[in-house]
Amino acid sequence: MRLVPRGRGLRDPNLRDRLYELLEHDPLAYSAGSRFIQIIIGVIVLDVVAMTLASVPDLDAQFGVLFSAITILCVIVFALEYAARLWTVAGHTPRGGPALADRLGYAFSALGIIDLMAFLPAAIVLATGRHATLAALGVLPFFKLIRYSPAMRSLLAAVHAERRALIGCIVILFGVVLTFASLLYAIERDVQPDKLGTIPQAMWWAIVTLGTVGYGDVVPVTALGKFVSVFAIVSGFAMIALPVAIISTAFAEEVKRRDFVVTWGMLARVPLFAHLSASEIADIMRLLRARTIEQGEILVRRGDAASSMYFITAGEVEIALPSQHVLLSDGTFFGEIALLHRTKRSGTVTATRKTRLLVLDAQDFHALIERMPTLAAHVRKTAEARLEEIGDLAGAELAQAERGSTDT
Ligand SMILES: Nc1ncnc2c1ncn2[C@@H]1O[C@@H]2COP(=O)(O)O[C@H]2[C@H]1O
Repeated sequence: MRLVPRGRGLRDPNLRDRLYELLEHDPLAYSAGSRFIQIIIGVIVLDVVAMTLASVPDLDAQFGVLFSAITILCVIVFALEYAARLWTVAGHTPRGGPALADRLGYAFSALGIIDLMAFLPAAIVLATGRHATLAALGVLPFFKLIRYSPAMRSLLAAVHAERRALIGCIVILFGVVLTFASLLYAIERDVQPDKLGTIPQAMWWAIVTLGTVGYGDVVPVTALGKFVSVFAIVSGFAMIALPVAIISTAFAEEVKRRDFVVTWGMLARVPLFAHLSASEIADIMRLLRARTIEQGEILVRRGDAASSMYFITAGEVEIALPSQHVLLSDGTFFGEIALLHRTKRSGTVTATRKTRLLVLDAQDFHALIERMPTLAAHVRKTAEARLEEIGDLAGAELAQAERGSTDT
């Protein structure tokens, strides 16, 4: 498998940039970058599974050598990946400072620390021979998935965005714990001196009760103590609901924002929209929805009724016309002819590889060309040129189809 695009090996002056693209670029499924991500995710899963199973004495006795071999392999892969990231990051940060600053910036970033922690502790443990400690480190490589999981990144971004509110929740929780702990301490310290004889002891009861866990290891025995506990339990619901509501709202917002950014990024790749103002782009964005089709998937069949047009933001499709086959790739659009002329589809469109599209429904298409004459003119001009290319025979078939559709 070729991971780095063809160049001149280590002497290739662009190797660093190419490698950076491979490591950092958000790739499509057919690209080398995506194969790299799949390999790294596979290595992470293998490492976490091996380290976790190594904690089971029976399995460790049987497969200990295999677990160690997997761990060594994973440490090597993660170390090489870390070194590659450290090397390639120079010149690729918005700061544009010296290479050392870029490298230090990565090394001290959250993702840089996670990348380092994924292999360094395991390497030290392997070197010092304290094999049993390895299992406890199994969770560290797992955090590398944050880089590849948009959901995990969104959750962290949500927690980060709401950190002040969440700190507020913790302060309130601490106050409530202290209040109930002091109350129960005051009520039951003489009755249960071994369990509630100090405020820290009572705080354990308060935390377990407010957390609605209720282990039952410390329970009030006096009527007043039980009365206070009822309030503690009810307050516990609010204590849990508050941060859950804050995080879930922020998470939903973050996902919405990410979708917006993704669609915006996709839109920017379509030259047709390049001249539009920000408000027009925002207007169009509301109408477009992202869709990914797999290699070989047929999106549109010749002769079918049309319900949408499509913009290719990444990938490639093949249009099978009666007289020829046409390939369309990033930045182009298709499916406009049937919408404009209210006919059946003039060709069959198949993805030649995994392709990202923006879909515009027929109703919105008509509304849009009414509102944006320049855009409409461009789409019409392209459609006319394509119709000319399709030729007389296909044109006649299309007209026939058009008549057929109006007859029905
Ligand atoms: N010659 C061509 N070159 C590029 N695209 C074409 C050509 N002919 C047709 N198409 C596209 O293929 C699409 C098939 O569905 P539609 O007829 O709706 O719209 C068509 C055009 O967008």
